[in-house]
Formats: sequence, structure tokens, C-alpha cells
Amino acid sequence: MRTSIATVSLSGSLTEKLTAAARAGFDGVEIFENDLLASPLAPEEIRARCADLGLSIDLYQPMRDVEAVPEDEFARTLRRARHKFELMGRLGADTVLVCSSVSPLAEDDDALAAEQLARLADLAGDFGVRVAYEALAWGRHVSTYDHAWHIVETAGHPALGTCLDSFHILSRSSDPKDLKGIADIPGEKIFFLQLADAPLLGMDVLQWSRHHRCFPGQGGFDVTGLVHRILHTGYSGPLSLEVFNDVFRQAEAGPTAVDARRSLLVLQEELGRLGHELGEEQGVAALPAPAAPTAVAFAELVTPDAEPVSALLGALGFARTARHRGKPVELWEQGEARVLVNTGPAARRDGTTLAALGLECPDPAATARRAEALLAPVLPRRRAAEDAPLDAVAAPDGTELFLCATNRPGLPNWRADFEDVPHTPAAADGLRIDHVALTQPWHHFDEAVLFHRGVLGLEPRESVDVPDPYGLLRSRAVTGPGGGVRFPLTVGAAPGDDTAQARHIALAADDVVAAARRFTAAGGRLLPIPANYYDDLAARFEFADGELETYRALGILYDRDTHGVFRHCYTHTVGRVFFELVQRDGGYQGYGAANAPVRLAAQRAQR
Ligand SMILES: O=C(O)c1ccc(O)c(O)c1
Ligand SMILES: [Mg+2]
Repeated sequence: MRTSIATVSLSGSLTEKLTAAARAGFDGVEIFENDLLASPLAPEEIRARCADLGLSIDLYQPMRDVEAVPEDEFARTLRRARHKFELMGRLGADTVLVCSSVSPLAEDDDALAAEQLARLADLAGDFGVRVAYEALAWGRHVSTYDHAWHIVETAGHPALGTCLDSFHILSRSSDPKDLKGIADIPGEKIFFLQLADAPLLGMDVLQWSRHHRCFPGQGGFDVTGLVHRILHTGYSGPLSLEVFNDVFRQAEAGPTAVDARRSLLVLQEELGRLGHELGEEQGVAALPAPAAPTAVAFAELVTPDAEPVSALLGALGFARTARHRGKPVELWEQGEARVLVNTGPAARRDGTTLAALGLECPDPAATARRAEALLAPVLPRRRAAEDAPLDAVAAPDGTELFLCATNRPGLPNWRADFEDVPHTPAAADGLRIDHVALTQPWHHFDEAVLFHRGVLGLEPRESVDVPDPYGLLRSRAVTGPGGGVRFPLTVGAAPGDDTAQARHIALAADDVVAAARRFTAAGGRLLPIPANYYDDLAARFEFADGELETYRALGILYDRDTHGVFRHCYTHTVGRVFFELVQRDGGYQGYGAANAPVRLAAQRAQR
């Protein structure tokens, strides 16, 4: 399957867009008229540039407001079209997209629409051009794919076909029975296929399309299911991404193009599982199946000053159990929770932050191969000659993910790089890493969701909005099977905003009240929570005698869902890192999002 991307999906000049698309491995592009108009390059130069980059120009677009208009208006359209078809000859592009009319002049007359589109196709044919007619979801009279196909069928012209666009189709209805009509379209009459996903929002469809489209796998549409149906028609043209998105328009083109291509690789893999022939598509067929990590083996903090971090870990009942043989890295443990404290060069650059995670993987080498095939940057396996050859990849936000097999015979063991040091035993709160909250740079959020889903096989959950006193944060968790790995991904903070940018490690205790008491007795400071919060809790829930007072005294927050109860509290922050103590009972699934505004405000007050 050939892959293509519309220039509108990427930021920058046309040259920058083409370069980014080629580097990410796309076979072709759709050229948007505005990108051409704004380019200093002549059409012949654009054609040559694409050829040099190994890109075909699969589509030129769009022509608008063509069909079902009064004759004098249509005459002007034909004149305009002649110019565009000549231009396409110079570009070497043979398919033009015509989107359904939004003009107030357009009439609700399918016969007239078919007749005029056939005349346009006649002219196109003279230039060796094909016309692909697409229903915009907000078209004046034609807004559905089956209506557009009906008009194309009526016209019966060999140079006229239809263009299917997953956004226009799925934004109007995702009900599979509304998609049955796709099987009626002969594959060779589908001249083009455009793909976009989108979050499920209840809003005006034009605004939704122009601002919130995203790459397949990042939103809520079943794009794979739709493409599955379309391929059954015999369609054999490119899979082309057409994404209008406010963030991608601003973010660097290179990483966006990689994100886009990864999205199509994952989509093709899913199609392969549904029985579609993947052809020569290198990589996809041979991709090791995703095997989600089962646990967080360790979280690694970097810090220029080990003292405050050590004090915090000590109060949490961690013991400093081992030291790296060759680097300034210490291992701290309590229960099953492991934290590495790294005071090496990265720390002097980045301050105190969470820089890396060890992921316990069923087959680390296979996950590394999968990551590489899905265009994730693979990090050097060995930092020093004596280190275990650990596979590691970089997440879109730069977090290093070490793919681990801790103490598993026959596999490289990161733990062997550490030598034990004498220590007093850790406390016995039975801590485990419950979740790690990974704040994301503003331009990497959708990309991060797709990365964790596609590369690591984690499942994205619903997106929630969290009000912060100084902004609105968006949060979406990705989780592994059985909840062994949970990463809430959060975005929305201003780049320099350390409170909202801070990452945290949530540690599950068997008894959070006991763990919180032990922490404060050991000199730890818990985040104070306002009395108003507890008055509200009293109104919302019934508590046993004294229970609420215990929470109030310690600063423990409380939440319930249909499964169970969540109790949690927060340590003070060091640099851009803090810890949370949690107790998850009865299969509670969330992260206390209802309490996040109070927590964020309390953290602001602390600064
Ligand atoms: O928003 C638009 O105008 C627009 C233009 C061309 C397309 O292919 C499309 O899907 C939308
Ligand atoms: Mg489209």
C-alpha cells in the first residue's frame, strides 16, 4: 500500500513540508493549492523537487463550488479548471479533488450536478487528469459519501470518480450500518482515499474538521474499520493523511511527519490482522506483535543535588540499596517500588526531573525491534563496556524508556549493573509504582498517545479536562493489561510553568493512612488541603466516625467510581518531581481527576 500525506497536515514552507514527508518515508503527497501559491518555486521546480525526494504528487486540491450552479457560473468554473489542469500538467499530478459545493448559488439538483461534473471530467480527460469528487460533511446539498457516489454514478464519466475522506464519513455517523453503502462503490471508481481521525466532540462539523483532526489512532473514530470496508471494494490507491490541526500547523514538520507515518504503519498492521494483503510494505508484515509492558521496573530521577531527593525518598521509607558500578546512580527500594537517582551530566542540564523509566517487558528485544520499525529513536544499548546491553527507546517527549527483564535468567539484567551497599531496611508499607504521570510538551500530546498505543501496546483511556488555577489541562491515561502500567499523559501548561509541568510517581500502599502517617513521622511534608474540600466531601459521601477527620488531618483526598474507592495524598515537590501515595480499592480505575483542581491549587499555594 502506498502512503501519502497532504501538505496541509504539516507546518512550514512547501519545501520544508516535502522534505519532512520524504524523510519520514511517505511515497507521495497531496499538494494543497495554498502551499503552491505561496511557494517561490515554479511548478516544474516543485515537480523536480518531489522527484528528487522520491515523492509522487498523488493529488492536487481542492477545487470548490463546482457543481449544480447556473450556466454562466459554470462557464467561469470551466475557465478556472482549464488553468488548473494546465498547471497540473506542469506539476505532473493527474488527480484533482473537487469538494462538494458550499455556494449559496448551488441548487439541490443531482441531475444538474452530475451533468456539470461530467462536463468538467470531459475537459479534465483532455489533459489526462481525473476528477475525484468528495462530499464535505457540511456541503450545501451534498454532504454524505453515498450521495456523492450517486452523482458520480449518474454522471457515468470515466474521468470522474469519488474521493472518500474518513473524517467526512465518520463525523456524520460511525454506525457500521450507515457504512454499508461503501460496498456498492466499485473500487476503481474510488479515485482517492483520505484519512484522518478526530476526538469525539459534540461541535459544529466544519470547525471540528478544520481544527481538531488528528492522525488515525489518536482520536475516537474507527478509521481501521472504515478502511477495511473500503479495501474490500478493490480500492488500490494510496492511503493518504489529510489532517487539519491547530497544533500540527505550528509544531515542527519533521516530528509531525514521523508521527503521521507511524500512524499509518500501525493502521496497516491492524489491516493486516483483519486479513488484508500488505504487499511489499517493508517492516509492517514483519513487525513483532505488541506485547505491553507488565510493570514499571524503575523510575529514574535526575538531579543536580541528591540531598533533597534522598531526604524525600528516605521519609517515604525507601532504602538506598545499591549503587551503579560505573555511574553516579543510586538505587532506592521499598516493597516492589524502585527509584534510581542519577546525579550525572543530564542532571546538571535538566535540574531535578523524571527522565527515564524502566519497563518490564515480556520480550524486551522484540519490543525494541517493534519500536524501531515504528520510527522511535533507539538509544545506544550500552553506555559503558561493562553495562548490561539494555534496549532503550526515546518517547516523543524525550523520556528514555528502558526495556527491561529484571532478574530474568538468560536476559540482560539492569540490576546486575548495580552493586549492593550496606543499608538499614526499608519501611514495610509494601509500596508499588501505581502510575507515573508524564506531563507532555504542548506539541507532543496526540503523538504521545499514539506512541504509547502503537509502540508499547498500551490502551488509551478517555480524555479528561482538569482545571488548574492558571489554565486548563488535558489528561489522557494509557494503561497496560491488568493495570500493571498506568501513565496519565497531561498537557496544557505554559512551557515555563513548573507546577503544571511537574511529573510525579504515584506509589500504591496497602494502607495509605498508615503510609502517610509514617511519612510525616519521618519528617516528610504532605501537601496541605483546604478545609473547604473536606466540607464538600462530607456533603458528597458518608464516612465512618472519625474517617473524614483522619483525611483532613493528613491531607488525604478521596474519590469513588462505580468500582471502588481511591485515597491519595501528595508530597512536597523537589524541582519538577513529587510523589503521591495512593490506595486503590475495589478495582477503582481512575486517578482522582475530580480532586486534581484542588491538588493543583494547593501546589500553587505552596510555591
Ligand atoms: O475543509 C475544507 O475545506 C476541506 C478541503 C478539502 C478536503 O479534502 C477536505 O476534506 C476539507
Ligand atoms: Mg478531504
